[in-house]
Amino acid sequence: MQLSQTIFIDIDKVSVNYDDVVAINQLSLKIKKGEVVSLLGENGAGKSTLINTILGRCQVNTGSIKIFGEQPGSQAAKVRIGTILQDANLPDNVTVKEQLNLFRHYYPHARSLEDLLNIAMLKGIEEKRMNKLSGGQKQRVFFALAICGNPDIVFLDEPTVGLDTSARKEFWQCIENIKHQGASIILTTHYLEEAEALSDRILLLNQGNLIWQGTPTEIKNNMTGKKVSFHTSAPKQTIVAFFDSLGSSDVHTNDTNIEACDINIQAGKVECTSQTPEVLLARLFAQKVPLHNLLVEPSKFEDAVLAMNEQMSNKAVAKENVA
Ligand SMILES: Nc1ncnc2c1ncn2[C@@H]1O[C@H](COP(=O)(O)OP(=O)(O)OP(=O)(O)O)[C@@H](O)[C@H]1O
Repeated sequence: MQLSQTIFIDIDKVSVNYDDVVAINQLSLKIKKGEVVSLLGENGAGKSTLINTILGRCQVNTGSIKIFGEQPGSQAAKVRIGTILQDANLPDNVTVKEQLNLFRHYYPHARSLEDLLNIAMLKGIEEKRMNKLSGGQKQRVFFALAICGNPDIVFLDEPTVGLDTSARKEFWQCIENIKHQGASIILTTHYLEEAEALSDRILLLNQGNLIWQGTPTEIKNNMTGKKVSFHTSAPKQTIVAFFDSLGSSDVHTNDTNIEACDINIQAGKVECTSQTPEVLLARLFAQKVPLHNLLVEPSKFEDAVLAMNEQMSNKAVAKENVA
């Protein structure tokens, strides 16, 4: 689907500090109408702070944010936003339909019940009481409540935590459904496959910095090379010597494992990324390195994200050492 050019969120050189912790550092970003954006990053990267700042719950120290051209937290912005209520307690003995109808009355332009049941995939369970729902069904009710007022942007903060695979996939379908209706979605998640499956754009945060943004495919393409893995009965010193002979000077050893940026040797399993896997394999065979369970695979989205995060963390450590 062609994305609209309308900018819903405009963030310009925003920094947010908690005392001496820089949670968001000079971050600039625009989010368009109808776009599904995932915020990825390790714990403490700044995802929640960024969302809270857009919602007007956190004050910026420098820079500016506009949401629909309005101030974050203003009534004009709030009425166009939907969020899943975290830890919301809904009454147990109320049916799904009753709960949705109750919320619909809060909004001047609420979605119809039929619409909510369809988008949130609740058809057939609308007469069930809340305490009879599975975890996945409950989360879809929360989603329906978040979109009840027909919001233009829906914020979903780790919405599928604790759901099993099939419940998670059903929730993904709900996100697709609302996307098709033209809403923007801002998702934080630690499930990389979720970000890959749903997002138009991924934003990678690291220590408050936006270190990368692009489509899931662009992230994968950013990481060239193939992933090679195999098991070996050779002693780890032999494997280290082998990679050293290839010119991989950054192989380190300790008692438990041997690791480098793109080489990992642990419990007889070797994993690395190679630009020229054919050459690597030819050398392994020529040196008669015993190996089994050999796999050569394209780099995965998950590997690419982890590698980018690792690169940034290594750079930060190098900078600290120089300072
Ligand atoms: N209320 C607070 N007071 C002080 N420091 C805070 C506060 N909230 C967050 N921080 C710090 O700001 C940084 C960013 O935290 P934030 O919660 O935004 O990260 P996150 O990416 O959402 O992490 P997680 O994935 O664990 O939720 C971290 O260093 C965190 O310790």
